[in-house]
Amino acid sequence: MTHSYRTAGRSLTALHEVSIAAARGRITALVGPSGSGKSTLLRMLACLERPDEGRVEVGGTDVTALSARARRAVRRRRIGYVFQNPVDNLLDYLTVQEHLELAAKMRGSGLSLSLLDRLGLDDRRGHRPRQLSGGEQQRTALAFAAVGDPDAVLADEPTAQLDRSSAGLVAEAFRALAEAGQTVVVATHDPVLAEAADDVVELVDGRVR
Ligand SMILES: Nc1ncnc2c1ncn2[C@@H]1O[C@H](COP(=O)(O)OP(=O)(O)OP(=O)(O)O)[C@@H](O)[C@H]1O
Repeated sequence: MTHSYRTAGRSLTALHEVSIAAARGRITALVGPSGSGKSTLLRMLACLERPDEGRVEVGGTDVTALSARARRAVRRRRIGYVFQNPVDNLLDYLTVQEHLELAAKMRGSGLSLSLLDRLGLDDRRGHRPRQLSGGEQQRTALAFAAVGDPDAVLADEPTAQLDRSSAGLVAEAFRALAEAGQTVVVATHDPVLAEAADDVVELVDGRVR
């Protein structure tokens, strides 16, 4: 896909004919210098934006050909997205378990709490975000993104606000999701996450190196 941003009458090509495939059961890391296009690519994959040219397929469906409304439905039901800042991912007034219940309802799926065990959050299910550490919040965000078996879990710099040991736990959490069959794509500067990935895609100036 190719995508440009137009600001103040100038055009900047953020992605040049980028082609990637992220497979089920694997962690794909998007790495590269600041401004290389990682977040732009992730937002395209998450159906948050539509590329100027090219297409994005989610589980075999060409989502770029869908109406805005149908694309929103794909995003809600089939994509889990994790923002960089742990608090941006969670609602203050919901407990960990209530987050999972909400996500399952949104995706029209049954609720499985086994994810909490896999992510080391089983004894935190009654806690609200403010009662959790940053690492626990980010693992809750992963659970929120992954419950209901979406086609993919995408995360933009999910360990940027965390210390090394919390980042390690988040990397382990991604591994648990991949082992459970999820497609995981993560944009990151963090060597802990890049090392945990099965596939690494390096972007430089909006192109795959
Ligand atoms: N909404 C936007 N409007 C205009 N330009 C944008 C917009 N979003 C990104 N860009 C530009 O597109 C290019 C790619 O940005 P992007 O955020 O995808 O890079 P990145 O690799 O994720 O960077 P970082 O590691 O710093 O987060 C940059 O030059 C950026 O300034």
